[in-house]
Amino acid sequence: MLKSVPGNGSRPPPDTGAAASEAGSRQEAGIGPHPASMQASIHASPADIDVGADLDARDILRDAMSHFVAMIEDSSVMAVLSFDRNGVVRLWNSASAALYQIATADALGKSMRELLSHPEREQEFSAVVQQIWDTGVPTMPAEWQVSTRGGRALTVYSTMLPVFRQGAVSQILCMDVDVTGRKQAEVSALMAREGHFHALFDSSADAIMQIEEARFLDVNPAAQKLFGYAEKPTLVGRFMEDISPPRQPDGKPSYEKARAMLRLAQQKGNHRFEWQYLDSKHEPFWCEVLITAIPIDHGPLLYAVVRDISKRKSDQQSLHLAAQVFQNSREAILIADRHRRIMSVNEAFTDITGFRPDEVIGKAPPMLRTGLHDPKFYRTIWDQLTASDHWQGELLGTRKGGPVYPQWLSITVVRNHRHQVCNYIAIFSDISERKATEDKTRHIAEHDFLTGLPNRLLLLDRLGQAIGAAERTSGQLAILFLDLDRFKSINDSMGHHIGDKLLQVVAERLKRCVRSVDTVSRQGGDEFVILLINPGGQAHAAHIAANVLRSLAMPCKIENYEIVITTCIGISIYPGDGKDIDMLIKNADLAMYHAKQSGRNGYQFFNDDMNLRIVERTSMENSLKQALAQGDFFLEYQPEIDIASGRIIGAEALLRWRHPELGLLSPARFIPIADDCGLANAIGNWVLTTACRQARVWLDDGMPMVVSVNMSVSQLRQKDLLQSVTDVLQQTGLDPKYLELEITEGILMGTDDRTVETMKALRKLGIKLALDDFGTGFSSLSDLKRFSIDKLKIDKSFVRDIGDDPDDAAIISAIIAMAKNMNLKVIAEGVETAAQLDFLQAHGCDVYQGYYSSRSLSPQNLARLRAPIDGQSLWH
Ligand SMILES: Nc1nc2c(ncn2[C@@H]2O[C@@H]3COP(=O)(O)O[C@H]4[C@@H](O)[C@H](n5cnc6c(=O)[nH]c(N)nc65)O[C@@H]4COP(=O)(O)O[C@H]3[C@H]2O)c(=O)[nH]1
Repeated sequence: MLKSVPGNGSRPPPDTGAAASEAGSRQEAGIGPHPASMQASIHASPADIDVGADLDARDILRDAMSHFVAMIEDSSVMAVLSFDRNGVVRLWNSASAALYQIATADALGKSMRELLSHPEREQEFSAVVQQIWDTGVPTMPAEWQVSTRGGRALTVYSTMLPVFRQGAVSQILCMDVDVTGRKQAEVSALMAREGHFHALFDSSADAIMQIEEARFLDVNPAAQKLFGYAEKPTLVGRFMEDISPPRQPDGKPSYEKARAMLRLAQQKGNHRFEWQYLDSKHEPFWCEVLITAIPIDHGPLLYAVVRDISKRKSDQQSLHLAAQVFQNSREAILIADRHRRIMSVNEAFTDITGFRPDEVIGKAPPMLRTGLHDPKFYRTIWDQLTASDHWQGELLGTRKGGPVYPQWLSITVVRNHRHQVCNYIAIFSDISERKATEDKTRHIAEHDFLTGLPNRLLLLDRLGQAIGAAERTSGQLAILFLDLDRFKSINDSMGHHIGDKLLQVVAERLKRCVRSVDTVSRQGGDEFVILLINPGGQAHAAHIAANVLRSLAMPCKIENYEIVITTCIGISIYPGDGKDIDMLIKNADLAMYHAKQSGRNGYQFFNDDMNLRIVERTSMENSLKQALAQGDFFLEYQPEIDIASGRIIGAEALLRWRHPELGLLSPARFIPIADDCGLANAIGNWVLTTACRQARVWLDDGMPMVVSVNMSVSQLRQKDLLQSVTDVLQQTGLDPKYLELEITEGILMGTDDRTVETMKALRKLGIKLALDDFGTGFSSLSDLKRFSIDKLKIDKSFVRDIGDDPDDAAIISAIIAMAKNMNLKVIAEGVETAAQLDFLQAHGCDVYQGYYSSRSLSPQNLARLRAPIDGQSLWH
């Protein structure tokens, strides 16, 4: 019997009354709500305590059960009794005996109906009891009128709980409190309070809705306002689901869910839950609802307090979103406390750094640990954070295990309402790939595609930096400007792929001539610039330049060609020759131009005279225009002698300019300028017309002679060359067979198909074509055929060295032999001695010209020279 359970801490006997004895089989028993829904309740019988592995847990449970049983027994206030499914009383404590004035011994084993009845509500009481048996769920505490076997009428406030055994309800436990004395007073008090309640109901800021049988019985003004209904009757009488969307956000139908919520409130006394309502405009909004069941008479009245939690919900949503962003961001996110210790990191952080959260939390952020950058750099970050609460930039980070990688980091300071720093949020991404792409792109943008050398852009950048450094350290720089000699001819004659390979060879050789601090760059075409850092004076720069010349002049084999390339170098020195990039490069270029003028394969330092010559060149451009208009040009003619007969068979027209200040000028000095400034065609036409007119005069005077006219680059490329030559012949009335056009080998190499066609057309007219300076370029036999050449003119540089250089002599004899084979005439120019002439004659050269026979002459002098000896050999 429970009654016999000893006090605190003492062990209960194995059989303690009916309820306990049933549990004595060491099976689980529970008192109160179903065990599954009330895990904190006592679910073990004292007998359970004898089994199980954990002794401490058993002791605790045993004590708890003992306390509970003792509490029931000792309770003088609360009558506690129980009965089984047959209605047989199993427990009847002393308070029950006192309340119902039936002794415990008398009550135990008797039928409940025998002892107590419920006037007028017996059926209801039976239904409640049955519900507990059926559901295992305790009922709401309720007041019952009770008549005892002895005829006493009482009002008790009774709570009925199921007692479980082996998961099934085995008894019902009733805890009854006598409220008979208080009943009347309470009713009066309740009535009094009713007025206050209504005042409260009406003035409450919270929406309150009174619910009876699932319908709104009454609603307060705050509820009307919340739902947006001006009239109370619009809400009253409606069900909860009437002002809700058909389904709640969890997908459950509002109707079913509303009923479940009401049921729960009734069962538990109150129930709090979140609900989505619709306002009068059918806009959904979130509320928190607290439904409280107030037992009044026969059935509970429910009060719902409804609070709009839309804001809280949207805040929650924002928080949820923020959490999603935090976790799913591809950028690493790190949150640190005000001491700069990591509080939280996301997955991307681990992905990027390799550190798991537990390895970094509580520590300093790995990317801000000093060591990879100068401490000053980190100080700047913190200084800026202090000043502006934000910093972003690129820096190096370390991955777990040490690898360093570049990252883009942005740090934001979070402050509280008192403006104190409370957190730091750092977001960063691994920019290794981006950097690699950037580096690649930058490399492409800054380097020459063909040779891989720095291009002009990078050179300018490096030069800018070098000037800055030299300025600070009073250092020196040297700029070497290179332009390959006759590169265009190689390119045109051997093909661009050979030209490209040659440029690559040149680039490699140039790199080998300098130190790693120096820069070799390709400016484009066949131009290269070398930047020497602190060259150690002019002498060293000259030494490098000489090395470059030597290195480039070494023959190189590309495919089947053995090529010797030379270059000209112009040198400017910082700071003497210029203090800025433009000036230094311009002056080196100018010096290079002068090096070219002085012959191939040489170098020149810049000097101020060069500038003077540039000034001269500019003024010459202006004078050339005037010269043409004022008739300051004239032609001289150098006779061309047939070697076999010694007769003058033709003359080369050579242009002369009597400059007002500079005197008589050679065409070599002004034709390139005329070509550059667009006057070459006008001058060329003048020469052609004058020479043809002269040839016609000679013809008319009985001295038929072929006149040779030099063609400049621009002239040859002139679109209407054929037309203008035809026009001139027409104007002057000269038979085309008396006209010969001289084209230098270098010019010819750069011609396109259109020019070739023009040349063929000219030849068809009867005009002869001679290839000037032959031997200096790279024309092949096929070129000669392609250009319809009649005559080769051996360059005077070969003729000059006939006696001294066996190579030149060999070249000349080879040229003559080749020309003969191809039925071409050969003329040698620059013949100054009898020996040279003898050599040429011995090797079968057809014609010659040179100081040995005559310098260039005026037309009258030439006529005078030719007339007396017409028909005779003069120079044999
Ligand atoms: N050392 C030496 N030199 C000799 C000897 N015989 C002749 N010369 C010079 O050699 C040059 C021969 O002309 P080029 O090779 O066609 O070379 C010419 C030609 O390419 C160009 N030129 C001359 N007249 C014209 C013209 O009307 N139009 C164009 N486009 N160019 C011209 O100017 C170049 C130079 O002409 P010039 O100064 O007149 O110089 C001429 C002539 O005076 C000799 O025995 N020894």
